[in-house]
Amino acid sequence: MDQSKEQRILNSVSYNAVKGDPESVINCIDKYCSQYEWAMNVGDEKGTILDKVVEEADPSVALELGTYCGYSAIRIARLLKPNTRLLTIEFNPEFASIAKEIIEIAGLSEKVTILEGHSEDIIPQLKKKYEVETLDFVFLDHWKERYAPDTILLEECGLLRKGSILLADNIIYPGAPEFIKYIRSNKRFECTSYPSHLEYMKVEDAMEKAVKDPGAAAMLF
Ligand SMILES: O=C(NCCO)c1cc(-c2ccc(F)cc2)cc(O)c1O
Ligand SMILES: [Mg+2]
Repeated sequence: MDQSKEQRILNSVSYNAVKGDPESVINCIDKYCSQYEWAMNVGDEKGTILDKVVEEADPSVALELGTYCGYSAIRIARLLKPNTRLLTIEFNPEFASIAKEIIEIAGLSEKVTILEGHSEDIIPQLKKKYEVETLDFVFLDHWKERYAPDTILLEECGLLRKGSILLADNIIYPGAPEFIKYIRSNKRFECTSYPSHLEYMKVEDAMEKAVKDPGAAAMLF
């Protein structure tokens, strides 16, 4: 049977990347997806915005919704300090399996836990089953119509604290209008838009950062 695009991305990483070097895995995927086959990785332009927000968050526990091939998990995990971790949720079993191998090649398997299933099923398990108290950083990059309900679910499960930082991909393309409506009208969140472009394309896109109760966090220090 023909290989999938995601399997071909893994082949390219496995053949071209330097084992244990996250930067070389990132560069290999960006090269492959800009030169051969477009794929829905966050990419290097939006990836630089992701990097900056992760550094600002300096998370002990980070959550990603939408692993895909593991590209953004590697971007996030390579910036995490010792004894900190990234949990990433992926519903597609093939994507989860490919991501596991690519994250292994990057040498980041110790820092990244891939949770296979639907976000609405896994989020309520994070506290008890995955020993999460609260999440310092959440990257939303899964089904765009799940951004708003899953943000509400994170709140309902008590997983967000004062100062928790959310970052959402694809605010313009494919777009997440319900999420934008919800988060920008919610007084508990301070929102910032980061204009950019769709990965590997000249099409406009943007990322949205939302900080929970920022003032309260600031007053604590
Ligand atoms: O659906 C997406 N992610 C969740 C997957 O489970 C997604 C899609 C696209 C995209 C697709 C088709 C097109 F024509 C343009 C963009 C881009 C992205 O960055 C994405 O994250
Ligand atoms: Mg995306």
